Amino acid sequence: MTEIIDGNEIADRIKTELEVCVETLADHGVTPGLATVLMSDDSASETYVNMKQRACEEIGIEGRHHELDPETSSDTLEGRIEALNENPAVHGILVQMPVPDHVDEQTILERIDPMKDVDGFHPENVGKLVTGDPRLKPCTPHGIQRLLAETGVGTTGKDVVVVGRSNIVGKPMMNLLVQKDDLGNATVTTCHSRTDNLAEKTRNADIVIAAAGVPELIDGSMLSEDTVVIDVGVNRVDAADGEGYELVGDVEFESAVEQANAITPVPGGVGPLTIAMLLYNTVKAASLQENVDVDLP
Ligand SMILES: Nc1nc(=O)c2c([nH]1)NC[C@@H]1CN(c3ccc(C(=O)N[C@@H](CCC(=O)O)C(=O)O)cc3)C=[N+]21
Repeated sequence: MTEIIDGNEIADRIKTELEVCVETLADHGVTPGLATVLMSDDSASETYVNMKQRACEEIGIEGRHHELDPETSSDTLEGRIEALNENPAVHGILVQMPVPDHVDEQTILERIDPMKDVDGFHPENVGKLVTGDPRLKPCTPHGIQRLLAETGVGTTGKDVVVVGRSNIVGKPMMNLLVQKDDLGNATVTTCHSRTDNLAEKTRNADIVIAAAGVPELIDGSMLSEDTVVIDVGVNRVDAADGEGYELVGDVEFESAVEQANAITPVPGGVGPLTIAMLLYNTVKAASLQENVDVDLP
């Protein structure tokens, strides 16, 4: 029987443990604060930011949401980030991606104080991760590490195929998985749109992490019965009944679930872990900035 991995359950467990850290901070007069910045009318982006704010509330993190008109200049956005950098009540800053075309994403990421960079996208945090001294780990890849550990799959000695080479998932994922630690120690192959014989590579993997941003790219025929499949895709496609949309992953669930050893569903798999690790980073950032030791899960 293929195991369907319950991301919500693992995320809830981590959140419960983070609540204890928030209490420790409170004993020292500190309330962790997360600022989210949204510069988009996109309804998916709005949904995700709302989910992040709600999750903060659940565990006692103070969320502050900033909305900017999509026409706002890059200078104005950068000014807003500067103010958040200087605000001591704000320990974490997240600018929801994507930003509009007239704003350069990399410029924005580099404006965020690296100590407040709860996405882990600032070059300083990327560099620290690659050199084996991670500070704030990118949320989705970190969540996947936790998920693999919590389900007992583990990563040490495993052949992992990462499909996708983005800065937010694929590249940090491959770097985290080769680290010399219990959440790493894997042998990693990173595949992408120019990879020859993708199916051959995924079929030989112990773990496949699908993060290409292509709906249902990976199907059951590309997997072996021993493969653990982690689906990072959150693609909105038109609903079959013509009403609204439905969420599909980068994995074709129906065929993959017949074949694989274990699989994460969409929704209810990686997504909830991403949010839990955002809370984790916010608590960690507060602990570092306020010099209060907490027992992070
Ligand atoms: N600066 C920045 N940081 C991000 O972390 C970031 C971002 N920009 N831009 C967009 C992506 C997307 N993302 C998701 C997080 C959680 C779910 C999630 O929890 N999804 C639910 C379902 C949600 C639904 O029903 O639509 C689930 O999978 O169960 C999805 C998507 C974070 N992102």
